[in-house]
Amino acid sequence: MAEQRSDVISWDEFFMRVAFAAKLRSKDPNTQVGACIADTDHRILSVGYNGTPHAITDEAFPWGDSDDPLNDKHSYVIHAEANAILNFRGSLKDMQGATVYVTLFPCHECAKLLVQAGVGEVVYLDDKYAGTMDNLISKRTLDSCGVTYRKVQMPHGLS
Ligand SMILES: O=c1ccn([C@H]2C[C@H](O)[C@@H](COP(=O)(O)O)O2)c(=O)[nH]1
Ligand SMILES: [Zn+2]
Repeated sequence: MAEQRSDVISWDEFFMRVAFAAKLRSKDPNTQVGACIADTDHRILSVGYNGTPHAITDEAFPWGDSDDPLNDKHSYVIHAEANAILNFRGSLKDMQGATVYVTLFPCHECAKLLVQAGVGEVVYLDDKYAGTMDNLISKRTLDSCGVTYRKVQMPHGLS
């Protein structure tokens, strides 16, 4: 009888790899973010990454930081989590209690969107803005709304 495989990746690893693949599509030179939303039956509901509104071309887009909001990328980028919610083609009731896998801890604006979309859990890879005001607001929002969050374990790595 064939031996059973012992190195099968977990659901957490699988969905985080999907989120990681999504972030590879991002044109942001500084921070690429991917998000994958999976339901409680381990089905992928949607995927997104941080990018421009569809009619704005990469060439026309200011991909840098600037004190001038007109020339600052943050004024224009749609966040990975927002794109994942917008890309979802099903009914929002199917997203109740879903888990979002994100390569970067969600900002406070995304935290609000995820709560309102019904997501019940956030699993993140990196929390590089931990301790910033935005990050504290995000965590307070999630805590207040009963959305749990945890850092993913990737025993097989990401390659
Ligand atoms: O919740 C989040 C927070 C940020 N992003 C995106 C938005 C930007 O494209 C980058 C952040 O750029 P920095 O140069 O690190 O400020 O990440 C997101 O998709 N989701
Ligand atoms: Zn965000």
